[in-house]
Amino acid sequence: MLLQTENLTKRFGGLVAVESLNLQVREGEILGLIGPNGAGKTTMFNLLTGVHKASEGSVHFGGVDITRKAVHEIAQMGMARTFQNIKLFGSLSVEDNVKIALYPKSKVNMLNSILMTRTYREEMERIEQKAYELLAMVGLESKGKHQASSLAYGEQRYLEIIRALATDPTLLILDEPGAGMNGTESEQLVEHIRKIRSAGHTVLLIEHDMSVIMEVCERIYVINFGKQIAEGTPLQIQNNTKVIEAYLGEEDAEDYVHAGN
Ligand SMILES: Nc1ncnc2c1ncn2[C@@H]1O[C@H](COP(=O)(O)OP(=O)(O)OP(=O)(O)O)[C@@H](O)[C@H]1O
Repeated sequence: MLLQTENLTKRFGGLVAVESLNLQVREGEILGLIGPNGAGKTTMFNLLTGVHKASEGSVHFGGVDITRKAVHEIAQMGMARTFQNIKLFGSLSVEDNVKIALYPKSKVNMLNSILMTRTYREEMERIEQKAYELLAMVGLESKGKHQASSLAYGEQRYLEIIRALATDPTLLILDEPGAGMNGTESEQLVEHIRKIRSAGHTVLLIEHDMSVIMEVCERIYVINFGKQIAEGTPLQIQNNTKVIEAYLGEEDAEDYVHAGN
């Protein structure tokens, strides 16, 4: 198991935002975490990535207990995330946005860069090549020299994903990657997520756009009021009455089921 939470709980004063959640992420899968507004999804992500500290329970990543680890320690262990709000360097080029994310893993040091040694030049070439390989995963390789802020909204979101991927994470956590995308952009998003998994990354995503979730996820957890109410394949989740109730409200759910859906 790549990631595992046990009885993970987060309280904010009297409010239990996440209650005894047991989430398991298998290596190589595309897993979705869904739930109505205020269900606790973002809190859960913040617990996994170390932004919030758990009130109770534990998180293990790659077999290591990360419950009390700091955000940067967890990131160094191979967990990367994107945010609901786009966080790019808008005035820099698309290519530079990716390169900046690649530098921390590079072998160049100050002396090499001042002396412009061969090691430095080779490393710069390697970084450039890697940046374009990553951009090609989301179809942005022809826009490397464009200013990041000039990209269409969906493309900016893809670029953000690529920046997270530049750290070569074992687990990539996507926080509403489809937010604000149009139909074509979300369809492409599904393709991009598949490519990312094929490149060897495990993907966990929170998403409001059900078409994206149902299309791309192999397994889905549904939470409501901080608790798990279902877990299963997209088909199982679509037919689960507890899930339908949570999203539609109980009376509407009965109508929905009676209507033969
Ligand atoms: N820092 C905080 N302090 C107090 N309460 C919080 C805090 N963060 C979240 N909450 C509360 O915890 C509950 C879960 O919120 P959370 O943002 O995790 O839900 P969500 O499923 O991500 O919702 P959405 O889909 O609307 O983003 C909500 O009732 C929210 O008001």
